[in-house]
Amino acid sequence: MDLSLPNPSWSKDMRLLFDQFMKKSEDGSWKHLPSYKNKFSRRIEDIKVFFPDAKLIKEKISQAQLFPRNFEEGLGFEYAMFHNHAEDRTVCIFQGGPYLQGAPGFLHGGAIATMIDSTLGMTALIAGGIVMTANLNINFKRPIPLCSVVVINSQVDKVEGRKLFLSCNIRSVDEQTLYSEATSKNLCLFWVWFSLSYISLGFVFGV
Ligand SMILES: CCCCCCCC(=O)SCCNC(=O)CCNC(=O)[C@H](O)C(C)(C)COP(=O)(O)OP(=O)(O)OC[C@H]1O[C@@H](n2cnc3c(N)ncnc32)[C@H](O)[C@@H]1OP(=O)(O)O
Repeated sequence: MDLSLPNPSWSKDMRLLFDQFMKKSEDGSWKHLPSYKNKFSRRIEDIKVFFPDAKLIKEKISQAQLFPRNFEEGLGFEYAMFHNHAEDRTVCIFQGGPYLQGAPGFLHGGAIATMIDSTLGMTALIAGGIVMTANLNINFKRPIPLCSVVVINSQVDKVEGRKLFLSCNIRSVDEQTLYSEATSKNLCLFWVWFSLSYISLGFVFGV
C-alpha cells in the first residue's frame, strides 16, 4: 500500500501541498514517488548483491521495514516525495507527528535528520543508482514545531565519479522560515549513471 497518499491525519497544509504537486505532475514535469512500508528486498541474495560482506541476521531480514514508515498513522513521519527530473531535484512535504518529539513541542533532531537523509538519499538514488550516504552535515537553524508541515527541497549539486554531492533545506510552507540546511556526499555502489526508474530501485531500498 502506498503510504505517501493523503490520510485523515494529514493537516490542511499537507493536503494543499500534496494537491499542488499532484497538479504540477499532470504535465509530467514532476513525478509523485510512491512509498511502501516493506518494499524492501526480503531476500538475503538480493541484499548480498549490493553488500556482499554484510553480516546479515538472516531470520530478521524478512521482518525488514522502512524505518520512517513504521509508525501508526499520524504519529510519526507523514510525508510524500515528488521528483523533478529536468531539475534533478526532489521535494518532500513532511508532517512530523507527536511520537517524534525532542525538546517539548518540537521535533527531535534525529527525526529531522531521518527525513533529510531519506530525501537526499532518494534524490541520489534517482540520479546515480544504488547509493549509500557517506557523509551528512546538518545545520539546525530553527526548531521545527511538532505536527507542523515543512517542505524539504533537495538537489544534486555535483557528480565526481562515484561521488554525488547534494544539498537540501527545510522551510515552512510559506517559505518564510528556514529551519535546517544540509549537505551530503552519497556514494554509488554500482556504476549506474542514468536515472533508473525509482520503482525498480524501490525494490531494494523502498522510499
Ligand atoms: C528513501 C531512499 C533511501 C533511504 C536511505 C538513505 C541512505 C542511507 O541512509 S544509507 C545508510 C547510512 N550510510 C551507511 O551506512 C554507509 C556506510 N558506509 C559505507 O558503506 C562505505 O563507507 C561507503 C559505501 C559509503 C564508501 O565505501 P567504498 O565504496 O569502499 O568507498 P571508499 O573507497 O571508502 O571511498 C570512495 C571515495 O569516497 C570518499 N568517501 C568515503 N567515505 C566518505 C565520507 N564519509 N566523507 C567524505 N568522503 C568519503 C573517499 O574519500 C573516496 O574518495 P576518493 O575516491 O577521492 O579517494
